[in-house]
Amino acid sequence: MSETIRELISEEDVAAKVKEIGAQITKDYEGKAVHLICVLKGGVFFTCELAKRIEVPVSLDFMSVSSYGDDTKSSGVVKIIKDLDESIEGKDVLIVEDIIDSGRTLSYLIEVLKQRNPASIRLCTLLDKPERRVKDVKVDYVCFNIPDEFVVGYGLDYAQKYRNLPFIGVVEF
Ligand SMILES: O=P(O)(O)OC[C@H]1O[C@H](OP(=O)(O)OP(=O)(O)O)[C@H](O)[C@@H]1O
Ligand code: HPA
Repeated sequence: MSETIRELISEEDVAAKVKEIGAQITKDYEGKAVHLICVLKGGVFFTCELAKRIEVPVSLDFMSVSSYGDDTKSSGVVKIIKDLDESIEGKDVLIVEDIIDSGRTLSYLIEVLKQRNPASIRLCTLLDKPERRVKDVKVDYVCFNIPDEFVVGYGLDYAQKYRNLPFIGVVEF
């Protein structure tokens, strides 16, 4: 069975919103440096675009956490596939994600990172599906709230496909 993709958020709308959120982050971190933690793989496209829109000093690190595998449903078990390269002690950390769905991945990640004594820790996501939440997560920056549909593009995949779409689309099976 093959799926089709229906556009939900255009490339232009994503670009405009990323610029706006970047400007907000620049304002909020004035006089500081921000340490972006990109959550692989999905967060990579958003992190690159967002970093270019932040005008305070930015450093970057990457972490890979997986709970979905190739499925459209979370397994409920979060695994660290790749840990950070550097210590975050004393840093102003901003986690950058592509999507918050059940909240399981991020609530786990935030707990793990808090124990490493950053100066602060905030969360920025491209997409949020608030209706699907099973674990509470405080989200500081959200580009778009979306309905409960499985989405792809701009880093998000279905069975590792469609990450390279420049827009956000809904998978129709
Ligand atoms: O709020 P949740 O229900 O936990 O879902 C959100 C997580 O699911 C996706 O990751 P995935 O495990 O698919 O890995 P990927 O980014 O490598 O595709 C996404 O990038 C988030 O990390
Ligand atoms: O809607 C989604 N699409 C892709 N990956 C995801 N991980 C959680 N929700 C989603």
